[in-house]
Amino acid sequence: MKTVAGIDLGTQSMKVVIYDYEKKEIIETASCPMELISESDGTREQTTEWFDKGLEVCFGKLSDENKKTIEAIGISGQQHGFVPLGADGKALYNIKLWCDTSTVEECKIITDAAGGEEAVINALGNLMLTGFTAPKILWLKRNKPEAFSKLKYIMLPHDYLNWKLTGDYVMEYGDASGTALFDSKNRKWSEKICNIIDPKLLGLLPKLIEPSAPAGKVNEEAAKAYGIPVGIPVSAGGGDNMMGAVGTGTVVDGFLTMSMGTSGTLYGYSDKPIADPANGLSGFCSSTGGWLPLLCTMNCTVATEFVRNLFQMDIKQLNEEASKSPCGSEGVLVIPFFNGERTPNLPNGRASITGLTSANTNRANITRASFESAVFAMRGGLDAFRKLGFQPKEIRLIGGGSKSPLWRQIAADVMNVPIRVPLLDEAAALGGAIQGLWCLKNQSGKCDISELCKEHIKLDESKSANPIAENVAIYDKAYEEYCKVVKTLSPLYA
Ligand SMILES: Nc1ncnc2c1ncn2[C@@H]1O[C@H](COP(=O)(O)OP(=O)(O)O)[C@@H](O)[C@H]1O
Ligand SMILES: O=P(O)(O)OC[C@H](O)CO
Repeated sequence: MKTVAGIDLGTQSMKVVIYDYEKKEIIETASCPMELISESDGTREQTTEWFDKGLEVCFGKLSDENKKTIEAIGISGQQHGFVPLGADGKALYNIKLWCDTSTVEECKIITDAAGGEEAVINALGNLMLTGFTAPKILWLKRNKPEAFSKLKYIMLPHDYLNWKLTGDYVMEYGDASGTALFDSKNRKWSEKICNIIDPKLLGLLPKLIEPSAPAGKVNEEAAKAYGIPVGIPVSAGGGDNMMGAVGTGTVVDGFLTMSMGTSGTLYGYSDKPIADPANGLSGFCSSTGGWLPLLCTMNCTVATEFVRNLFQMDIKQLNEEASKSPCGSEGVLVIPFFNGERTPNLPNGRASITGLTSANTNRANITRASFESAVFAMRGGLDAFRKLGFQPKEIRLIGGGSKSPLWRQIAADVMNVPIRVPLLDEAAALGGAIQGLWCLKNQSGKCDISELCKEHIKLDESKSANPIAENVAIYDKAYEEYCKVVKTLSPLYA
């Protein structure tokens, strides 16, 4: 048996898959839930201890027999989170996550010092958003000066796991492009932005490596702790969206990937740097050598989970309840900014339920509206992709939400594009495994990632959903209404 392993550190859990690359099957998976520190000022944090425990629990659950066969590992992780380590390798503070909105002031300070939003876009290809890493670093400097003075390593969540396995301090272009310290167009750190935060910052940043290169090799300590072979390569890895692109085959132009997890994301591959930050498309790099324009909302399954908890339903009941309501939820709309929002940029945003009348106010309509709104929130990205010249023939859907047949149909109808679901679950972890395989194969000759994806990514046709004209028309109107409400509410939260 010949295998590679992929790790995905999501917001809600860490997952590990062992992939038999000859049989093209995932032979074993393990997961460990992640806790979240959540405060009313927008703080969303986790700790390195929870990441350490995740590795121990996941590898502890996998069988020794399978672990022995692993030839390479690739790691995917939630983007943007700031892991601040001191010289002793210990965390100096909690990890502020991608969904932390407590850094509004720091974003303003950096943007003003850079010369305004246009100047920031010129330097980075992106706006300075609360979710990104740069304002989190300035936050540490302003709020925890002692910790900041000891700062030695600046890592993203997946870099931290790379480092746990190899002891090497490196970063690849995909995740680096989400730090807001990185000039995506020219693929290098932005001296201008780094120096605004602190003159010592550039000197602390890790070495950038190519995505086909290894981050390092599993060292003896990790091999012993997790029961995995010593010396096997750990590939560069990447942000979970970058690795989701690998795990769905979005490494060439022609289709988009949409992820419905805690966040909602929509992204496509490009071999040249393109972005449209004004319309929500960040200019990120892919973890395969190109670029990955990407829209991210902070409230996807956050919206359905809120409604599920409100009405005390399990996932099955949530889907059953939503199915009782017709397409368009009889005019009920959920504006899903429960955690504040990043697209549109409303870190202090709040959610609302609107369109209620005495005739349509019921559980089923509110439940279905939460499914619909999470997709409305991403539809603007599709229009922006089309303006950039993308002609997506299909959307490959991943994330926990893609398990729901109802949500898949809603996605097809709201986007008016066929929805296809990969055969193998856990696209980001699988993407890690495939990038690991790419790295392994590159050791004995040149290997093309798009060929590898073609060979390993298959679709589950039984989960396809095609747009239904009648529903598309209903959603076109509902989406117009959604945009009107968002536009009306936005000034309240600015
Ligand atoms: N059948 C389903 N219907 C609706 N939502 C689902 C279904 N299955 C899973 N989910 C949602 O998916 C979420 C997990 O998604 P996942 O992509 O694993 O999250 P993350 O990567 O952000 O940790 C769950 O919290 C749940 O809300
Ligand atoms: O936890 P997820 O899977 O929603 O991922 C968070 C993303 O990386 C945000 O860009």
